[in-house]
Amino acid sequence: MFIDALVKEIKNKKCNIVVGLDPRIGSIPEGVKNKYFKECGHTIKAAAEAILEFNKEIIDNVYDFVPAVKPQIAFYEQYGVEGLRAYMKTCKYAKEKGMLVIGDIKRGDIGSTSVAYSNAHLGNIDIEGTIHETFAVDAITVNPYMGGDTLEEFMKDIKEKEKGMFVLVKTSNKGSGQLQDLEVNGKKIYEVVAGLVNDLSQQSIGKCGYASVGAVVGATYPEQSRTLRKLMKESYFLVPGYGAQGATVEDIVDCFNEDGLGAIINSSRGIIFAYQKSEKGYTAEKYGQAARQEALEMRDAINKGLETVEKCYW
Ligand SMILES: O=C(O)c1cc(=O)[nH]c(=O)n1[C@@H]1O[C@H](COP(=O)(O)O)[C@@H](O)[C@H]1O
Repeated sequence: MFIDALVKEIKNKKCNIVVGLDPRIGSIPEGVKNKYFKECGHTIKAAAEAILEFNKEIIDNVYDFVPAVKPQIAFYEQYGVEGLRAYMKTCKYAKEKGMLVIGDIKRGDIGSTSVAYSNAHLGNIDIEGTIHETFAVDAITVNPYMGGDTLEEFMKDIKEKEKGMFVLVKTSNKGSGQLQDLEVNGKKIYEVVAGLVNDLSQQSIGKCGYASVGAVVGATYPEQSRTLRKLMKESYFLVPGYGAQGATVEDIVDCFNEDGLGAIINSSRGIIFAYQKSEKGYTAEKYGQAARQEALEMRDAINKGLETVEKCYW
């Protein structure tokens, strides 16, 4: 099961972080970009090649201690087919290095369309009896706005292909309260969604006691995360918002259960573009090492924070 594999990696590596692979061409070091621009001009192909090389260097520098990566597909889709090829190759490379891959795709649609999304990102596609895998990552993010039936369509691949999904429950952005905090029959919308997630999680509990259906809970809303932790006891939380969006260790400790597990904390820009923090002595040439250092510091800070509240698993 996805969740057993994730928890095993987290325990083995003693690390609760996920590195977000959200490449922006403007922030990729000149040395990497210019190599491809010289070869192919300022083309989409050059940009996609540069992104792939950049991602591989980041993965090479973190795979030995970070359990998972989370590429956000929008950063690849904007480069069309070439970008999606870079996405696919990035996912494959991370898997070859033993990392779990959470495809941040935020999909969800009417049942039959969700099945197509699930085929693409979790399962496979059957062309008259010949089976092909396309993106086939370990887990995805999904949008619950269209209702519980749309989420259920992903369950077949979650069970049969041992995959996972993280449902958007309380997002990290400033406007997340505009809809998610509305009250219906005395419950916040995010609490209603938590109920849906909790129901689905009961169908996907692994040997580790956690479920392959998890929740996205923004690090920027610590108070709400405490409520949500109680509503979805077996769901793993994927927690974005640490670092670049301002959340700190204190904001995320309550996303964890008393057993020291239950959450994986994402940072994207804060790690992959760490080389830009010249005050820390990082350089563009050694952007991979800068990312490594920053990820190590994040890991240690979170472990220390969890120790302080007596929730460190190891
Ligand atoms: O699903 C997500 O990962 C997500 C949900 C959310 O509520 N907030 C959020 O920031 N994210 C994603 O998490 C990443 C955060 O990136 P940084 O702010 O650079 O660390 C981006 O890929 C976002 O798309």
